[in-house]
Amino acid sequence: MTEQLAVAVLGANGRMGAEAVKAVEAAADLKLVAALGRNDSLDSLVEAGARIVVDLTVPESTEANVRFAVEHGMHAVVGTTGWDQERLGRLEELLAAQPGTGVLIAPNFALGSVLASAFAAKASKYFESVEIIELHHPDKVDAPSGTAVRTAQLISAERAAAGVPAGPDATTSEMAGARGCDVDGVRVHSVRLRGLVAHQEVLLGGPGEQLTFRHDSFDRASFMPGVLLGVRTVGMKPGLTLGLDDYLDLGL
Ligand SMILES: NC(=O)C1=CN([C@@H]2O[C@H](COP(=O)(O)OP(=O)(O)OC[C@H]3O[C@@H](n4cnc5c(N)ncnc54)[C@H](OP(=O)(O)O)[C@@H]3O)[C@@H](O)[C@H]2O)C=CC1
Ligand SMILES: O=C(O)C1=N[C@H](C(=O)O)C[C@H](O)C1
Repeated sequence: MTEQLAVAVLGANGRMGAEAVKAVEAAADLKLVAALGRNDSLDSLVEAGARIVVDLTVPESTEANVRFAVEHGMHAVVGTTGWDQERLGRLEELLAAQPGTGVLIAPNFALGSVLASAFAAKASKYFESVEIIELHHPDKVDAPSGTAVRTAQLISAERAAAGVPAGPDATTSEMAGARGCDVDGVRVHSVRLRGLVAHQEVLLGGPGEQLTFRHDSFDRASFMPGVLLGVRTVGMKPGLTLGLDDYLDLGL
């Protein structure tokens, strides 16, 4: 039997972290060597011999966690939100000094979500209007969701490359927030509702028609195949990878 990959989970007591701990424990090719919560020292990652660190914590702590992992030669698979351009820039600098080390930052590990965002981005250049509605459980601390931000960025890049102008919008009088927030020129609306897990709709509108890409995560089990794919692949992809798209054969 080939050697098991030594994996650590950060945020192990959280909603996602607890699910990831179970998924790693159930995988024959992986060995869970550490499961850390907020008050545990990162030094135990070194003591445990972790090769891959899975970060499912909070936006305030994720950068320091990943920095520690990379500085100690560990690869990182990151699901935590909050990675703005400034943080990504600092991480790229760090990775340049650590050749061979890989970091995957995946705003969404659900394969259906990755596909829906990629397909919506591709289709968006054929429509005048595009807006995103993301819907989540009310315990979520950040808005808009990382997935919505990433989807808006993909859409914006695709439309810019095709020379598509901004969508029509005659609004001249607005109660604050009524039109959502603007992410790279795409309006994003955030719903927080008890009973939901993680859901997103991309609405594309043209004269007389609408195309909707909707994805629903009904259970956090939906994220685990992507987490495991990340864990198994990140060591073979040095540098920074943004989004699980690069680990899939989307053919787009
Ligand atoms: N990429 C994806 O597919 C997905 C990403 N997410 C993202 O993952 C993150 C976690 O989500 P979720 O599990 O719902 O959130 P939770 O609040 O349930 O879990 C976060 C956990 O991180 C712990 N924590 C905080 N700081 C640290 C630290 N420094 N070291 C270790 N653990 C720490 C918290 O501890 P304590 O309880 O003590 O505060 C908590 O248990 C969010 O950013 C969310 O948006 C969520 C779902 C899917
Ligand atoms: O907090 C969550 O729950 C989720 N967070 C991620 C995000 O912000 O996009 C991924 C998924 O939507 C669930």
